[in-house]
Amino acid sequence: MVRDWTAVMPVKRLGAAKSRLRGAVPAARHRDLALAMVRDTASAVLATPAVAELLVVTDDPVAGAAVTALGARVVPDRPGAGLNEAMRHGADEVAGLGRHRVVLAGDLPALRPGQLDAALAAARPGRGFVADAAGTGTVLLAVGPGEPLDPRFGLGSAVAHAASGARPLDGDWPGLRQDVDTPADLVTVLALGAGRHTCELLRDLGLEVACVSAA
Ligand SMILES: Nc1nc2c(ncn2[C@@H]2O[C@H](COP(=O)(O)OP(=O)(O)OP(=O)(O)O)[C@@H](O)[C@H]2O)c(=O)[nH]1
Ligand SMILES: C=C(OP(=O)(O)O)C(=O)O
Repeated sequence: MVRDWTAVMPVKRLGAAKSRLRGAVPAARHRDLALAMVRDTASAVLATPAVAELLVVTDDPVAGAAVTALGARVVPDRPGAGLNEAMRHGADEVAGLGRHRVVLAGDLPALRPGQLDAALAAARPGRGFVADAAGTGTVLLAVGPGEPLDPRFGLGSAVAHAASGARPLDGDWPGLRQDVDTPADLVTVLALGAGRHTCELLRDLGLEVACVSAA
Protein backbone atom coordinates (compact mmCIF):
# COMPACT_ATOMS: atom_id res chain seq x y z
CA MET A 1 0.00 0.00 0.00
CA VAL A 2 1.34 3.40 -1.02
CA ARG A 3 0.65 6.23 1.43
CA ASP A 4 -0.05 8.85 -1.20
CA TRP A 5 -2.93 10.80 0.32
CA THR A 6 -2.83 13.93 2.44
CA ALA A 7 -5.96 14.40 4.54
CA VAL A 8 -7.27 17.79 5.62
CA MET A 9 -9.76 18.22 8.45
CA PRO A 10 -11.27 21.57 9.48
CA VAL A 11 -12.25 22.01 13.12
CA LYS A 12 -14.31 24.93 14.37
CA ARG A 13 -13.59 26.46 17.79
CA LEU A 14 -15.05 23.97 20.23
CA GLY A 15 -17.16 26.54 22.08
CA ALA A 16 -19.05 27.32 18.87
CA ALA A 17 -18.98 23.83 17.35
CA LYS A 18 -21.85 21.41 16.90
CA SER A 19 -24.59 23.89 17.82
CA ARG A 20 -27.33 21.66 16.38
CA LEU A 21 -26.14 18.87 18.66
CA ARG A 22 -26.67 20.93 21.83
CA GLY A 23 -28.88 19.10 24.31
CA ALA A 24 -27.73 15.62 23.29
CA VAL A 25 -25.47 15.55 26.36
CA PRO A 26 -25.44 17.84 29.42
CA ALA A 27 -24.27 21.37 28.53
CA ALA A 28 -21.14 20.99 30.65
CA ARG A 29 -20.01 18.05 28.45
CA HIS A 30 -20.85 19.53 25.05
CA ARG A 31 -17.31 20.71 24.30
CA ASP A 32 -15.93 17.38 25.52
CA LEU A 33 -18.19 15.58 23.08
CA ALA A 34 -17.12 17.82 20.17
CA LEU A 35 -13.48 17.22 21.11
CA ALA A 36 -13.94 13.45 21.49
CA MET A 37 -15.42 13.25 17.99
CA VAL A 38 -12.49 15.23 16.59
CA ARG A 39 -10.03 12.89 18.33
CA ASP A 40 -11.78 9.77 17.05
CA THR A 41 -12.01 11.10 13.51
CA ALA A 42 -8.33 12.09 13.53
CA SER A 43 -7.28 8.73 15.02
CA ALA A 44 -9.13 6.80 12.33
CA VAL A 45 -7.69 9.01 9.55
CA LEU A 46 -4.15 8.56 10.87
CA ALA A 47 -4.66 4.79 11.06
CA THR A 48 -5.79 4.63 7.41
CA PRO A 49 -3.14 2.83 5.33
CA ALA A 50 -3.38 5.16 2.31
CA VAL A 51 -3.00 8.36 4.39
CA ALA A 52 0.50 9.83 4.69
CA GLU A 53 -0.38 12.97 6.64
CA LEU A 54 -3.28 14.70 8.38
CA LEU A 55 -3.46 18.49 8.38
CA VAL A 56 -5.99 20.02 10.78
CA VAL A 57 -7.21 23.57 10.13
CA THR A 58 -8.23 25.09 13.44
CA ASP A 59 -7.88 28.07 15.74
CA ASP A 60 -8.92 26.03 18.76
CA PRO A 61 -5.92 25.49 21.07
CA VAL A 62 -7.37 22.45 22.85
CA ALA A 63 -8.38 20.67 19.64
CA GLY A 64 -5.05 21.65 18.10
CA ALA A 65 -3.07 20.16 21.00
CA ALA A 66 -5.18 16.99 20.98
CA VAL A 67 -4.67 16.25 17.29
CA THR A 68 -0.98 17.19 17.46
CA ALA A 69 -0.58 14.57 20.19
CA LEU A 70 -2.14 12.03 17.83
CA GLY A 71 0.34 12.88 15.06
CA ALA A 72 -1.49 15.49 12.97
CA ARG A 73 -0.09 18.86 11.85
CA VAL A 74 -2.08 21.99 12.65
CA VAL A 75 -2.46 25.24 10.71
CA PRO A 76 -4.54 28.28 11.73
CA ASP A 77 -8.06 28.77 10.42
CA ARG A 78 -7.42 31.20 7.59
CA PRO A 79 -8.92 33.36 6.18
CA GLY A 80 -11.49 32.89 8.93
CA ALA A 81 -14.35 32.88 6.45
CA GLY A 82 -16.07 29.59 7.19
CA LEU A 83 -15.88 25.92 6.34
CA ASN A 84 -15.20 25.97 2.59
CA GLU A 85 -12.48 28.60 2.92
CA ALA A 86 -10.85 26.61 5.75
CA MET A 87 -10.87 23.50 3.55
CA ARG A 88 -9.46 25.38 0.58
CA HIS A 89 -6.75 26.86 2.79
CA GLY A 90 -5.75 23.45 4.13
CA ALA A 91 -5.79 21.86 0.68
CA ASP A 92 -3.66 24.72 -0.75
CA GLU A 93 -1.21 24.35 2.14
CA VAL A 94 -0.42 20.75 1.15
CA ALA A 95 -0.82 21.10 -2.64
CA GLY A 96 2.95 21.31 -3.16
CA LEU A 97 3.45 17.79 -1.83
CA GLY A 98 2.05 16.39 -5.08
CA ARG A 99 -0.13 13.82 -3.35
CA HIS A 100 -3.81 13.07 -3.69
CA ARG A 101 -5.77 15.21 -1.22
CA VAL A 102 -8.93 14.53 0.73
CA VAL A 103 -10.86 16.93 2.94
CA LEU A 104 -13.24 15.47 5.46
CA ALA A 105 -15.46 16.55 8.35
CA GLY A 106 -14.23 16.28 11.94
CA ASP A 107 -17.48 14.87 13.28
CA LEU A 108 -17.22 11.23 12.21
CA PRO A 109 -16.79 9.30 15.49
CA ALA A 110 -17.80 5.99 13.88
CA LEU A 111 -15.20 6.28 11.10
CA ARG A 112 -13.21 3.09 10.52
CA PRO A 113 -9.83 3.18 8.73
CA GLY A 114 -10.84 0.36 6.40
CA GLN A 115 -13.87 2.30 5.20
CA LEU A 116 -11.83 5.44 4.54
CA ASP A 117 -9.19 3.39 2.75
CA ALA A 118 -11.83 1.85 0.49
CA ALA A 119 -13.38 5.24 -0.25
CA LEU A 120 -9.98 6.71 -1.15
CA ALA A 121 -9.29 3.80 -3.49
CA ALA A 122 -12.67 4.41 -5.16
CA ALA A 123 -11.97 8.14 -5.42
CA ARG A 124 -9.08 7.85 -7.82
CA PRO A 125 -8.61 9.12 -10.39
CA GLY A 126 -10.20 12.57 -10.43
CA ARG A 127 -12.49 14.47 -8.09
CA GLY A 128 -15.06 12.56 -6.04
CA PHE A 129 -17.20 12.92 -2.96
CA VAL A 130 -18.93 10.74 -0.39
CA ALA A 131 -22.46 11.80 0.56
CA ASP A 132 -23.55 11.62 4.19
CA ALA A 133 -25.96 8.98 5.49
CA ALA A 134 -28.96 11.21 4.71
CA GLY A 135 -27.75 11.55 1.12
CA THR A 136 -28.00 15.34 1.12
CA GLY A 137 -24.71 16.42 2.70
CA THR A 138 -21.07 15.54 2.10
CA VAL A 139 -18.56 13.92 4.45
CA LEU A 140 -15.56 13.78 2.14
CA LEU A 141 -14.25 15.43 -1.04
CA ALA A 142 -11.16 14.02 -2.77
CA VAL A 143 -8.98 15.29 -5.62
CA GLY A 144 -5.94 14.08 -7.50
CA PRO A 145 -2.56 15.86 -7.42
CA GLY A 146 -2.74 19.39 -8.83
CA GLU A 147 -6.51 19.34 -9.19
CA PRO A 148 -8.53 22.24 -7.70
CA LEU A 149 -10.58 21.20 -4.66
CA ASP A 150 -13.51 23.55 -5.33
CA PRO A 151 -15.34 22.65 -2.09
CA ARG A 152 -19.09 23.26 -1.89
CA PHE A 153 -19.86 22.12 1.65
CA GLY A 154 -23.01 23.38 3.36
CA LEU A 155 -26.72 22.78 3.03
CA GLY A 156 -27.47 20.48 0.06
CA SER A 157 -23.77 19.96 -0.65
CA ALA A 158 -24.20 16.51 -2.23
CA VAL A 159 -26.19 18.01 -5.10
CA ALA A 160 -23.78 20.96 -5.26
CA HIS A 161 -20.73 18.70 -5.47
CA ALA A 162 -22.34 16.55 -8.16
CA ALA A 163 -23.37 19.66 -10.11
CA SER A 164 -19.77 20.90 -9.95
CA GLY A 165 -18.64 17.71 -11.70
CA ALA A 166 -17.45 15.68 -8.71
CA ARG A 167 -18.16 11.96 -8.91
CA PRO A 168 -20.44 10.49 -6.19
CA LEU A 169 -18.61 7.54 -4.64
CA ASP A 170 -20.63 4.41 -3.98
CA GLY A 171 -19.76 2.03 -1.19
CA ASP A 172 -20.96 0.47 2.01
CA TRP A 173 -19.19 2.82 4.41
CA PRO A 174 -21.68 3.47 7.24
CA GLY A 175 -19.10 4.81 9.71
CA LEU A 176 -17.68 7.21 7.14
CA ARG A 177 -21.08 8.49 6.10
CA GLN A 178 -22.35 9.03 9.65
CA ASP A 179 -21.58 12.62 10.54
CA VAL A 180 -23.03 13.77 13.85
CA ASP A 181 -25.01 16.97 13.46
CA THR A 182 -28.07 16.29 15.63
CA PRO A 183 -29.02 14.27 18.72
CA ALA A 184 -30.65 11.70 16.39
CA ASP A 185 -27.30 11.21 14.62
CA LEU A 186 -25.69 10.49 17.98
CA VAL A 187 -28.31 7.81 18.67
CA THR A 188 -27.40 6.18 15.34
CA VAL A 189 -23.74 6.20 16.41
CA LEU A 190 -24.65 4.32 19.61
CA ALA A 191 -25.70 1.42 17.40
CA LEU A 192 -22.91 1.76 14.81
CA GLY A 193 -20.15 1.94 17.41
CA ALA A 194 -17.90 4.90 18.18
CA GLY A 195 -14.18 5.39 18.52
CA ARG A 196 -12.54 5.24 21.94
CA HIS A 197 -12.89 8.87 23.04
CA THR A 198 -16.53 9.33 22.09
CA CYS A 199 -17.33 5.89 23.43
CA GLU A 200 -15.74 6.57 26.82
CA LEU A 201 -17.56 9.87 27.17
CA LEU A 202 -20.95 8.40 26.26
CA ARG A 203 -20.45 5.45 28.60
CA ASP A 204 -19.46 7.89 31.34
CA LEU A 205 -22.86 9.51 30.78
CA GLY A 206 -24.55 6.15 31.24
CA LEU A 207 -25.31 5.46 27.58
CA GLU A 208 -24.97 2.02 26.06
CA VAL A 209 -22.60 2.23 23.11
CA ALA A 210 -20.34 -0.16 21.25
CA CYS A 211 -16.67 0.85 21.19
CA VAL A 212 -14.62 0.18 18.07
CA SER A 213 -10.86 0.45 17.84
CA ALA A 214 -9.27 2.83 15.33
CA ALA A 215 -7.07 0.05 13.95
N1 LIG B 1 -11.71 25.41 10.57
C1 LIG B 1 -13.04 25.48 10.46
N2 LIG B 1 -13.78 24.36 10.56
C2 LIG B 1 -15.13 24.45 10.47
C3 LIG B 1 -15.79 25.69 10.28
N3 LIG B 1 -17.14 25.45 10.23
C4 LIG B 1 -17.29 24.12 10.42
N4 LIG B 1 -16.08 23.51 10.57
C5 LIG B 1 -15.82 22.08 10.75
O1 LIG B 1 -16.34 21.40 9.63
C6 LIG B 1 -16.86 20.13 9.98
C7 LIG B 1 -18.31 19.99 9.57
O2 LIG B 1 -19.01 21.11 10.00
P1 LIG B 1 -20.46 21.10 10.64
O3 LIG B 1 -21.06 19.75 10.66
O4 LIG B 1 -21.25 22.18 9.98
O5 LIG B 1 -20.09 21.46 12.15
P2 LIG B 1 -20.47 22.71 13.04
O6 LIG B 1 -20.38 23.97 12.24
O7 LIG B 1 -19.60 22.57 14.20
O8 LIG B 1 -21.97 22.39 13.44
P3 LIG B 1 -23.24 23.34 13.61
O9 LIG B 1 -22.88 24.42 14.59
O10 LIG B 1 -24.31 22.46 14.15
O11 LIG B 1 -23.55 23.87 12.23
C8 LIG B 1 -16.64 20.03 11.50
O12 LIG B 1 -15.41 19.34 11.70
C9 LIG B 1 -16.51 21.46 11.95
O13 LIG B 1 -15.72 21.62 13.13
C10 LIG B 1 -14.98 26.87 10.16
O14 LIG B 1 -15.45 27.98 9.98
N5 LIG B 1 -13.63 26.70 10.27
C1 LIG C 1 -21.24 20.94 5.96
C2 LIG C 1 -22.18 20.07 5.65
O1 LIG C 1 -23.25 19.77 6.39
P1 LIG C 1 -23.44 19.56 7.92
O2 LIG C 1 -23.06 20.89 8.51
O3 LIG C 1 -24.89 19.25 8.04
O4 LIG C 1 -22.53 18.45 8.34
C3 LIG C 1 -22.24 19.34 4.38
O5 LIG C 1 -22.86 18.24 4.41
O6 LIG C 1 -21.72 19.82 3.40
